[in-house]
Order: sequence, then structure tokens, then C-alpha cells
Amino acid sequence: MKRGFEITSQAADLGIQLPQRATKQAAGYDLASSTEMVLPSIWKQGLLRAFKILRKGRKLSATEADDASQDLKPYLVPTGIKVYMQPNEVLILANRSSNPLKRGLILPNGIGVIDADYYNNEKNEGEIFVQLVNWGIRDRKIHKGDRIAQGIFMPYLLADADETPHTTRTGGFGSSGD
Ligand SMILES: O=c1ccn([C@H]2C[C@H](O)[C@@H](COP(=O)(O)OP(=O)(O)OP(=O)(O)O)O2)c(=O)[nH]1
Ligand SMILES: [Mg+2]
Repeated sequence: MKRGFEITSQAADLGIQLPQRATKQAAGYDLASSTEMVLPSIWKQGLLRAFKILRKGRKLSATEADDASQDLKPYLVPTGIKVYMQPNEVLILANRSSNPLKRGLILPNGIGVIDADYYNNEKNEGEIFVQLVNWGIRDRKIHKGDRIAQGIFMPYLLADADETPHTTRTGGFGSSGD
């Protein structure tokens, strides 16, 4: 067992497929959404918020002002997939080039880094999530099974003065602190 994908126990009954490459020399394993969800247009969300404020025609209360100034966050699309690999390897998540062109979808983190020690972590079993922002004008529906990103296995190198930490990964998305 060198490297590969597994379905998470939560997604075991969803009938999802393991990621595959689309052509003989494709570098990326296509990852699909494990659920149906709507990704609201980021423009629309921002404008709706602005309209709401304007329509009020009065000074906002402190809580309203606080709500209105909250950042619009990217959506985390679940895949129901976890990945195992060698300790010196990483899975790089990259967007599909057709996503921005055809669907207005971008990966706000540029690329996703899936660490080898994310596998089977205590918080979410190592489920891969794809961060997506819909920067199109219209809301976008994602269907279960839609391919949303691709994962590329890579070896990584250590620096001379590397002091490998002994800490165990407990989750993702900021689990190691700010
Ligand atoms: O697009 C992504 C990016 C990351 N991850 C998971 C796998 C990765 O191993 C973990 C941590 O990612 P990263 O180190 O890039 O984020 P961080 O903000 O530094 O979080 P942490 O403190 O948990 O390392 O989150 C995803 O599922 N999807
Ligand atoms: Mg990190």
C-alpha cells in the first residue's frame, strides 16, 4: 500500500467512486463532490448585503454593522474521500482549468496541500474538502459526482536545519494554530 484513496466511513453508503485520472497521461486524480449543494455567487452575496443596508435607510445597530462587515467565506465542498501516501509525499489539490471558464469557480487558496498526516485524523478522518468561491454572477449548483478539482501526488524535500516536530495532526484548516 504505497498511496491511494479511500472512501470515508461517513460516506460509505453514498455510492461514491474513488478518484480516477481522465486520460492515460493525466497527472491529476479527479475529485468529485459527495453532495449536492448551491454555491452562491460572491458578487450577489455582497450586493444583497449592500442593498439590505441601503434599504434600511438608517444607521445600523452595532450587531447589524458587525454582521454586514463579516467577510464572505469560501465554501468547503466535501468529497467523502481520504488519501494515504508515503511520509515524504503530499497531494496537491489544483483547480480544473475548465472551472473558472465554464462555471466561475476558483480555488481561493490557490492550491490545496493535503498532508500525509491528515489521513485518519481524529477530527474528520482525513476527508478532503475543496475550497471553492463562485465568482460568477449566477449561483451555481454542484451535483453529487461533479468533478470539482484534481489531486496530484508529489514528493517533497526537507531543509538542512529541519527539526521535524513530534506533534500529531488533529485536523485541518488551521488546526495547528493561527
Ligand atoms: O484545500 C484543502 C487544503 C487543506 N485541506 C486539509 C488537508 C491538509 O493536510 C489540512 C491542513 O491544510 P494546510 O496546512 O494547508 O492549512 P492550515 O491552515 O495550515 O491548517 P493546519 O493548521 O491544520 O495545518 O487541511 C483540505 O482538505 N483541503
Ligand atoms: Mg498547515
